[in-house]
Amino acid sequence: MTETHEHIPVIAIDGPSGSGKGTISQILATKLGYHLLDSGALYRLTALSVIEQGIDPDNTEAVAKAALNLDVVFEPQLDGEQKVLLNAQDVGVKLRLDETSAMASKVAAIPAVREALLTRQRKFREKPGLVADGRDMGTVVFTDADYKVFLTASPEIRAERRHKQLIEKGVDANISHLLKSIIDRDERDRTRTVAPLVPAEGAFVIDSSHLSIDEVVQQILDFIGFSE
Ligand SMILES: Nc1ncnc2c1ncn2[C@@H]1O[C@H](COP(=O)(O)OP(=O)(O)O)[C@@H](O)[C@H]1O
Ligand SMILES: Nc1ccn([C@H]2C[C@H](O)[C@@H](COP(=O)(O)OP(=O)(O)O)O2)c(=O)n1
Repeated sequence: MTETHEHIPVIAIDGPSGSGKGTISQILATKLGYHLLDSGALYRLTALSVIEQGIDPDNTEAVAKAALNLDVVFEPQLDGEQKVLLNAQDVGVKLRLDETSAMASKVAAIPAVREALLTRQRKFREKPGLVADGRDMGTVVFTDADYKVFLTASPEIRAERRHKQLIEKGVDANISHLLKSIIDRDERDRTRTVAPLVPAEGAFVIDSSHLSIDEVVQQILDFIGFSE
């Protein structure tokens, strides 16, 4: 008997921090009725486990083990947001702390960590389809993605957006500090030897510096040939 493998479509959205990947991916997933993979959250969760368990981040074996053993549940909410539970605890706020972001970028450079998270990420590919948000969705995790988008914006605009986002959440933030941390993190993400942040071959590159969220969403819907 021959097994038939039904094709499950994937839209890969990659790009640097603050380019709008999370926001745009969430809107697309809701519009298309697709599942959503926030792969950055998996790196952040690994970072949080490392911090909370007091693991030495230079001990790559121990960090990879923490990545492999993550006890995590993503609970989609009615507004399209996702609740993230680590060891049954809501860690939504902790995941976005500066300390977690910096550690996430460090653990993401460890090849064994990326390997450990690969299977977990691919499991998100379920019917009727998946919008996958990250840095290497189109280049490594879903090389056969149906559509690949690379979203970018200038570092200054990304720092401004992050600043506004944090202030709105009531979190104190300094724009020049944010800009520096965005530039440092970009550099680390781009120059690492495994899965560096680069557009996938054939990716649709969008510079959202001077585009609204709606304009970006529309460009992607046009690209994938979806009309409402
Ligand atoms: N095209 C855009 N124009 C204006 N603000 C945007 C745009 N895209 C995203 N934003 C805002 O920028 C902030 C960062 O976006 P986010 O989706 O978290 O980026 P990423 O996931 O790439 O780090 C959010 O507050 C979001 O609402
Ligand atoms: N597929 C991915 C997703 C994120 N990462 C890394 C890159 C970032 O430094 C951290 C956190 O990613 P996340 O997308 O949550 O960060 P931003 O919202 O873009 O600031 O993880 C990665 O290496 N590969």
